Amino acid sequence: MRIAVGTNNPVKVNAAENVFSSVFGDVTVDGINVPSGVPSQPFGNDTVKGAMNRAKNAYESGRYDYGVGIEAGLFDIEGYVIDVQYCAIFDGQWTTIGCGSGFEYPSLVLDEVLSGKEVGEVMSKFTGIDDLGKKMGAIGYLSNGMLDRTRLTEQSVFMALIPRMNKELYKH
Ligand SMILES: O=c1[nH]c(=O)c2ncn([C@@H]3O[C@H](COP(=O)(O)OP(=O)(O)OP(=O)(O)O)[C@@H](O)[C@H]3O)c2[nH]1
Repeated sequence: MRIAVGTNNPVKVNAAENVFSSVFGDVTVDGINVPSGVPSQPFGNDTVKGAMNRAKNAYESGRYDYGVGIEAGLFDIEGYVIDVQYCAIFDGQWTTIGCGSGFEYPSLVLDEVLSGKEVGEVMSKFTGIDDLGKKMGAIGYLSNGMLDRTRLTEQSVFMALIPRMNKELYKH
């Protein structure tokens, strides 16, 4: 089974590889940089659109069974701003989606992000760790390593596979 993940971020590629291989067995996974069609720091529904665009663009980039798109974005819920990672999986006809757990950024980080900066950029400045989003992630830093971004991303990929593990129960 051949899978294209629409990103160059090794955290997302590894997360997709871990989940697809544990569900389907032998898989070949390529990370391919494709356009998301949404701003680099998406808010709300743009996050889901970005994941879906990446999944379709990744699928169309070669001879793949599945295209996977993963996008992290911020959601305003009852005055709380929550970071959630969405995953979309496209097989040429059917798109399934899922998301991981959500968490809050520190107020200082959030203020800069709401004024137009990207989470990765602000968190790298705040922690002194370059490319944090490609390593343990903000969540790894904030959870003292108890949950890293690979595990967080795996949750979203796994949730997007749930309908595919129960195909007969879903309209597609
Ligand atoms: O949900 C998250 N959990 C984390 O632990 C985390 N650590 C950093 N970030 C940042 O969130 C922004 C959007 O992420 P994102 O998925 O749109 O882009 P990305 O730059 O990480 O990858 P890509 O665009 O190369 O695929 C980027 O500024 C990331 O750096 C995280 N997001």
